[in-house]
Amino acid sequence: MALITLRQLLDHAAEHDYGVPAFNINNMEQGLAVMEAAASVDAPVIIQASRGARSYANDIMLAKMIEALAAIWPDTPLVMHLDHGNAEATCASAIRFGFTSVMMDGSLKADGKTPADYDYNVRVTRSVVDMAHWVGASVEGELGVLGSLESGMGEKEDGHGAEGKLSHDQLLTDPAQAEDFVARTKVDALAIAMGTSHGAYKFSRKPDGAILAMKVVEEIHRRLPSTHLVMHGSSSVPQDLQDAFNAAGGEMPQTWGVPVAEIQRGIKSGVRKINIDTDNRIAMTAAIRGVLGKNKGEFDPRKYLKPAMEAMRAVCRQRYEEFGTAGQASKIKPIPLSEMAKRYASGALDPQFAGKKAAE
Ligand SMILES: O=C(CO)COP(=O)(O)O
Ligand SMILES: O=C[C@H](O)COP(=O)(O)O
Ligand SMILES: [Zn+2]
Ligand SMILES: [Zn+2]
Repeated sequence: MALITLRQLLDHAAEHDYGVPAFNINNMEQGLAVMEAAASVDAPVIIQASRGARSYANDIMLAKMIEALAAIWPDTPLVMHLDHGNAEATCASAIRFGFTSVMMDGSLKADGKTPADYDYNVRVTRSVVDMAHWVGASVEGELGVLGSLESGMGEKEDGHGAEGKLSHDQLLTDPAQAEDFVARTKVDALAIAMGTSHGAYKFSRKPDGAILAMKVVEEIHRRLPSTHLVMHGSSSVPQDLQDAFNAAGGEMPQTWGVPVAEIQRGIKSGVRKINIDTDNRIAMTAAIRGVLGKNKGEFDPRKYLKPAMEAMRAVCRQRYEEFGTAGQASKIKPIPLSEMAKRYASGALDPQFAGKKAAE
């Protein structure tokens, strides 16, 4: 059984200069695809479930599934993470169901749509950190609101995301405020806003620094060199997946995602967790369309779900290789949550600050 915490995994990733893709799952097929891909390249795993995934699959089903995945692959360190928790209670119930890590997304209010003020964000995030650390679980916070620097629009596409127009200030995490936020909340990982958004339609052209602000990542890393940064909305939406989707009868207008080279640049600047859902959705759906389009008489779900799993496995495996995650699993010795709880209580895992460290 190798269920570990996000904090342990990202500390290891920072020490060895790699990034870890966090893949969203909603069902068994996606869970198997992630684990098979990881095991084939010796990569540790972050599986995450959104609130939508929890209501789709049921918490008990998800909990048992994770237990099963950990039992099938005992040598693969596995983090089970809540994606975009909207409130303290959502995070608490995830931990009760065996999640080893939660995201408290206090950049938005509990409705998941209204941008929240800074004090609210600090307050709810700190309260989840206290609760989670008592039992050794990890917490990701978010500062800044995800949305497009091209249109200024928030991104309500997936049910979670700001509604309406946002200012440039809201769309880019303020590096000085990030320092204050980490000090006050003690989060284990910090999601930042720099022009990415969820879903397939992130950019209307290949992104440059004006619409994908990697400079913000670099500045935050300069101020907070020990903080693990998280990039949301980081599907690459590669051209070959768009082409495969359209060739199979889908209709996806030309779009651009976050280029892998930019993510690799981020990994050099403290990005340790990279959230990916859309690429896998497109890959699976293209495969399903391909089978059903060719054989209109097919009605055995395994005939299209197997190719869908293969397509997702290929995406996951490629990201493990591109982000340097491959080859790292066997180097990790799982630390139980009870031990993590002791380390938090002792202050050993408190945030470190560049200036302070030098002064001590
Ligand atoms: O950020 C994500 C989940 O939190 C997923 O992002 P994508 O939509 O780019 O895959
Ligand atoms: O937050 C975005 C992830 O892609 C999850 O999406 P979801 O809320 O539709 O499950
Ligand atoms: Zn958010
Ligand atoms: Zn996200």
